[in-house]
This record gives sequence, structure tokens and C-alpha cells, in this order.
Amino acid sequence: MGAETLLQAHGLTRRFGGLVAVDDVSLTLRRGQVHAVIGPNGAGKSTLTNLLSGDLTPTRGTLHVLGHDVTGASPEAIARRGLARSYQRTNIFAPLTVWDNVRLAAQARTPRAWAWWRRADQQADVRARAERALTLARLTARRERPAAVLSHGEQRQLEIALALATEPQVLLLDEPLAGMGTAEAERMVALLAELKRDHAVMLVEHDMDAVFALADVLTVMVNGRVVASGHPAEIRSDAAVQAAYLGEEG
Ligand SMILES: Nc1ncnc2c1ncn2[C@@H]1O[C@H](COP(=O)(O)OP(=O)(O)OP(=O)(O)O)[C@@H](O)[C@H]1O
Repeated sequence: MGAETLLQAHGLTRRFGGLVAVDDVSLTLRRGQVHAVIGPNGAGKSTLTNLLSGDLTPTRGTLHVLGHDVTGASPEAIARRGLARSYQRTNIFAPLTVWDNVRLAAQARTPRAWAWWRRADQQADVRARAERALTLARLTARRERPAAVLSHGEQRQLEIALALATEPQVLLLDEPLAGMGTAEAERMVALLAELKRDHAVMLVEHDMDAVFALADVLTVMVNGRVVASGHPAEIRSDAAVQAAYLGEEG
């Protein structure tokens, strides 16, 4: 214990018709920790992420962010409490420079509110937030490049910069290493290790090397349910988990 609880989910459940995609999931995210969520395709990881971000409302269960009850709240309301997420599907506006992308994200909780950006340019605090996000995501050397010409790995870094631009305390990262080569993945792991110092991070990721390098807490989901949760070393040696999932990864 000791680490500050920033997000608390209790008994979250989400049905799609007859299918229970997330079934009675409870989970705690603490500052200074990476909480990795793994599981085979269709386990409910994306649905869980959507429940925590407010993109989906739970059928049952409760959600608290920084002590506030945000059960059923909109994504914008949850973001205002200090939560940001990255998306598997890119949020980047390709023709704009890296800097303009981050600045746009910094001026609003909703990156699509383009109309405000000229006014936002006047605002020193917006610039400061954007600078900080750019630095944290290690993209300062790329600031004037159009986002479209960044490497795949850099575009994933930019997605994280967009999330950081709102100065969140809770970060939900959906497969940040997807499609990366070894060198890019190593850079991303180093970046995430740094980010966890000040944030509570939930990491949904299929790359098991990254998961075991980063996770302080590991939750395994199968068919919408948590089948194991705890210290990664304990989970790794859990026979039921190996049978259900890790064995498949070789
Ligand atoms: N909007 C939806 N409507 C109906 N069923 C859905 C919807 N979203 C997800 N599902 C179903 O819920 C279950 C969990 O899906 P989810 O995408 O959360 O799994 P996942 O663990 O993220 O999988 P992956 O690793 O492939 O991303 C699946 O059976 C999926 O088909």
C-alpha cells in the first residue's frame, strides 16, 4: 500500500445484448504504478478501457477518479477529473506539425475542438502544457515536422503526447507498442517507465516483454472476467493463467 489511489473501479460490468464483455471487474490504479491488463483477443480489455474513460457506460458497477464518483459520467467529465487515454486508432491530425497537434490537444480536453486553436495560441499556460507534453514524450526534436512524416514509433509517441497535453494524472494506454520493431519498442518502454513516476498508468498490451518489464500489478482477463491479479512474478507462475493465456504466447 502507500501509493496514492487515483482510480478505483468496483464490479464494472458491461453487456452487449446477451454477451457480458466485462463481467464484475474491480481494479485500482495508483500513482507511480503501471497496472497492466492482459488477455486473449475478445477478453474485454478494450471494453474495460472504454468503461474507465467514459466512452462506454457500465451496465453495473462504480467508478471513482481522484476520489470523485464518475460512474456514468461523460468522457469529457472524466477527463476533467484528470484521466486521459490513448487510442489504438490514431487521434493524430496528419497535415499539422507535431507542435500544432500537441498544442491543440493542450487547449481542450477534446482534441477535435479546432475552432479554438488561434485563441489558444495566445495562452501561455496552453503553450507550457504543450511544451511539457512534448518533452515528456521525447518529441522536442520533431516539433516542426508534419505528423504525417513521423515514423510509426514517433506517431505512437505523439499519441501519448496528446494524452499528456491535458496534464492527466491517470493514463490509459491501449497497446502503445502495437506494430513496433524492437528498437522502437525499447524506446517506448523507457518512455513509459518514466511516465509512471508521476502518473497512474493502465497498460493494455500484447507485448509480454514490455508488460513484464513495466508492470507493478498485472491483471489477466479471460471472457470478460478477471482470472488473476497481483504481482507480475506471481501471475507468471500461476498455472491457471499459463493455461488460459500466457502459454499461448510461447
Ligand atoms: N460495441 C460492441 N457491441 C457488441 N459486442 C462488442 C462490442 N464491443 C466489444 N464487443 C464484444 O465484447 C467482447 C470483448 O471485446 P473487447 O474488444 O473488449 O476485447 P479485447 O480484449 O479488447 O480484444 P483485443 O485484444 O482483440 O482488442 C468481444 O466478444 C467483442 O466481440
